[in-house]
Amino acid sequence: MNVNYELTGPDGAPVVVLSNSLGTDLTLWDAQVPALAQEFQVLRYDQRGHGASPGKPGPYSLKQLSGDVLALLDTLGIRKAHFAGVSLGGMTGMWLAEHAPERVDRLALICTSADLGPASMWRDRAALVREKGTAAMVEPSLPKWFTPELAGREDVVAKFGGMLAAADAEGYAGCCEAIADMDLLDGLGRISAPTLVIAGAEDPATPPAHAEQIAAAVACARLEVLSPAAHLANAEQPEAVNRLLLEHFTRSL
Ligand SMILES: O=C(O)CCC(=O)CC(=O)O
Repeated sequence: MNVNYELTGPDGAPVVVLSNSLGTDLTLWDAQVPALAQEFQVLRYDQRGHGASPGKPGPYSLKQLSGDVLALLDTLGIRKAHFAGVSLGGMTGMWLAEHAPERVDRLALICTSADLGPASMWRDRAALVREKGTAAMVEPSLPKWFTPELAGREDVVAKFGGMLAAADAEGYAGCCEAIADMDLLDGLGRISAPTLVIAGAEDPATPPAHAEQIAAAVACARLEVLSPAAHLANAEQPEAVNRLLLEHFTRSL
């Protein structure tokens, strides 16, 4: 499946792939690209059914979402890259680091989880969105994505609410089903990529306990908890996240 992407930064520099969360698109990373592109080629893409990537009838699996990334890397002739993902993007990153370790250099997992049940909640949400569209998710999502000060700000509502309302209903639902069926916990111990795990202290969707669980199970992991930050911590705390990502992707081991 061909996904929409954007590649920014100096030719020949190491590549950092940026993977978006459920209901967002590649512009989720607007505050990261200028900082990362000083040192890296930044490859951001839209998860299927999000932004300008076409949706296909769901359900999807993390294997399929990860296959989209591998196909993109193959198309661009990129053998190995650093990878950063928010939530669903982080789940995609964990799947890749376990199953295609030769393609993942260092991993950064932002506000994500290896076990985000109950599955029935994700299936119910998929059904709701197939019936009512993604616009029905805007009101319940924004207070999870941002702490109260930001969640009500006009520009934030316009950008992130607009992104979510524009997501393809089938694409969003298919991604919900990928989360419902995900099976990442047992594989965490097989991840060998040096891993930075970032949590938002005020994230109600993937609270810091989920990040602690990942950091405890991955052999070479480091945990950072940011505050104030909810689920889209990279958008709420861009300077802190940029500093952590640059440090993680450049430090010598
Ligand atoms: O909308 C939510 O409840 C959070 C969604 C989630 O955790 C998956 C994602 O943001 O990619």
